Amino acid sequence: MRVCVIGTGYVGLVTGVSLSHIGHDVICIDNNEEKVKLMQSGQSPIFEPGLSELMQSSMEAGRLSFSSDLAAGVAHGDILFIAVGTPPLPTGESDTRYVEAVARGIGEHLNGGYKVIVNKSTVPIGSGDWVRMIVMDGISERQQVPVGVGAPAAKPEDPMFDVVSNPEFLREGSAVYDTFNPDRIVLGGSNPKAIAMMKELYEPIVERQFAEDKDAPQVPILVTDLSSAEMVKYASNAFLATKISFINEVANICDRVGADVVQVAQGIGLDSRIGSKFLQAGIGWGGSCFPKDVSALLHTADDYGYEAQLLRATIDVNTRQRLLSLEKLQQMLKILKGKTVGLLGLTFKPDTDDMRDAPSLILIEHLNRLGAKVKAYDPIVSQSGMRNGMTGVIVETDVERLADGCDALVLVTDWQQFKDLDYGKMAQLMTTPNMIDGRNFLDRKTLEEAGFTYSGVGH
Ligand SMILES: NC(=O)C1=CN([C@@H]2O[C@H](COP(=O)(O)OP(=O)(O)OC[C@H]3O[C@@H](n4cnc5c(N)ncnc54)[C@H](O)[C@@H]3O)[C@@H](O)[C@H]2O)C=CC1
Ligand SMILES: O=C(O)[C@H]1O[C@H](OP(=O)(O)OP(=O)(O)OC[C@H]2O[C@@H](n3ccc(=O)[nH]c3=O)[C@H](O)[C@@H]2O)[C@H](O)[C@@H](O)[C@@H]1O
Repeated sequence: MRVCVIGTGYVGLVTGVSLSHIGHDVICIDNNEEKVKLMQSGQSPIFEPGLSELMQSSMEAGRLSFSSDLAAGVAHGDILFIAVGTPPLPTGESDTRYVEAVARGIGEHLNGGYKVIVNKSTVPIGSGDWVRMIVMDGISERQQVPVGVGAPAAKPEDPMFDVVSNPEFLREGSAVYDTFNPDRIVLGGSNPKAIAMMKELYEPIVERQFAEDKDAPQVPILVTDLSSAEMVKYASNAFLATKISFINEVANICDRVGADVVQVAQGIGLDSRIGSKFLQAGIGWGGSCFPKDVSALLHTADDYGYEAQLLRATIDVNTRQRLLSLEKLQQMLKILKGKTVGLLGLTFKPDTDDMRDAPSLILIEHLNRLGAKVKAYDPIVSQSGMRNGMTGVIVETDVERLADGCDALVLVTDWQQFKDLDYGKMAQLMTTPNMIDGRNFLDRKTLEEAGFTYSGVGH
């Protein structure tokens, strides 16, 4: 099928690349010219395992191209994905201006046959209908006639387009895997023609043709109304964030009573009604989506006069959790002024270069405020131009330089390679070998044998 994906952030690029990989003819549009040039040269603007290889092979096969020409994209695609960002406004609500600009642009260029416009971006409940209206506005602006006065799209029995909500559930760092091995595909919309086209688009994925386990049962497709599909996305992220806040709360109680949250999480996770995933206690959740999506859902509830107390608690527990390592540093080192703290990891999770709302940022800010010197090593940030963009922290190029002269290390991101560092050597280079393991990721015994004083999170 002919597909156009508008917006090439994590979601747009992964969607475009994966749809071309399964045989569709895809054009990806972005209004950032520099990014488009980079992608046209075969380079991925983001670090995501496996993505560059798929991108290059699809380009070579002539099934994937990049452009900043929205008109060309709209003309090309029978299915048009909106995958631009919906960042948070200071109020917590979602900033939908990029979605609006794209929807208007689609309307202005819509011509020819029937199209399905897909909301892939995470958008506030009700946005499907709103996007439909904006597209109609765009059409009427181009035709310079008010919608409903002779505009072809106004005839409900013969629509020029339909809007479908198709929320994205991929995780950064495993985005390619998640796309080919999804737990479900959610399609919100009312026109069976649009839903049928979406089902055809995803058929190879539903049939597990590109899955790790090709014999796994078909991927379930859930068809809902527009608003329910939009709510599925927010509710999923809010549930996962709540699950983490819950285990973090349990970890803090474990710390006080002398229980071990890692064993506790194992014990509760074995209950199939609870499940073992997303029970890793630590220094809080971050990233480009959990914080903004939980806040946006809270804001939506508030708009409708409902006080979402559990969502509020989920955020509050996380805000406090992000400062846990600071409290632990104060307990260990007492006065932080003049001390040197080294951070192992900067990104909000491993296998990504994404720094959006990373717990490290808030820690750096507070350590600076308290007069500590902050150094960091991150496998991606340290090796890229990103290191020059960081403020309030000296980004070292290797772990030994990081350890040198530190009064304590804090493991912020559970990068796999941090498992097997030469901790004995690092301890010798430190002023005082203290380790706060913010992800309960390291082996206490190994660290203690290496000379460290070790402190986990409820562990
Ligand atoms: N990052 C993630 O892991 C996930 C994100 N989402 C949702 O997907 C959406 C996109 O997120 P990201 O990919 O992280 O976004 P992003 O912020 O990384 O990228 C957005 C892209 O859209 C482009 N763009 C903005 N306005 C445009 C316009 N008028 N025309 C063409 N391109 C335009 C930007 O240049 C940028 O390349 C958001 O709503 C997010 O909540 C959903 C699931 C996972
Ligand atoms: O809407 C989105 O953008 C995406 O948000 C999350 O994906 P992502 O933010 O990439 O990363 P996660 O693996 O969910 O981790 C989020 C944060 O929670 C933390 N986390 C995760 C799991 C856990 O057990 N404990 C924990 O503290 C991570 O360290 C990280 O800071 C969801 O998992 C995806 O399904 C969703 O599509």
